[in-house]
Amino acid sequence: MKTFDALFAELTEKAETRPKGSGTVERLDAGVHSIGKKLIEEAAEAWMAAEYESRERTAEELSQLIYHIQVLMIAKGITTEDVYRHL
Ligand SMILES: N=c1c2ncn([C@@H]3O[C@H](COP(=O)(O)OP(=O)(O)OP(=O)(O)O)[C@@H](O)[C@H]3O)c2ncn1[C@@H]1O[C@H](COP(=O)(O)O)[C@@H](O)[C@H]1O
Repeated sequence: MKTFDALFAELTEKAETRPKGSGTVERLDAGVHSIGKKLIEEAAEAWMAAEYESRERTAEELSQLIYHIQVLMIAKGITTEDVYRHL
């Protein structure tokens, strides 16, 4: 099972190697404004799933939110340590 740190390492590598067909590379190229909008969209979907759908659907939406949080972190050069320092 993939963890937060494993996904972050995978996305960081994608950002560096820029493989063809990577959705992450595409999202990074679209820029912070676009990534931010997607993050908000996923946050809203997670909220709506929590209100009206199952725990499983909510977990799925939360996983997508985590993905987009990580894309924003990479776009801004923010490491997990930078974030964890504030927890
Ligand atoms: N975990 C994720 C992940 N979660 C969410 N998403 C993206 O976020 C979208 C969220 O779903 P939506 O329901 O909003 O889909 P949508 O409305 O079609 O969204 P758009 O594609 O139009 O923005 C998905 O379609 C994916 O494009 C993800 N994209 C990639 N990953 C993982 O990231 C890694 C790198 O992926 P690539 O860069 O594509 O190789 C792989 O391990 C992937 O499994």
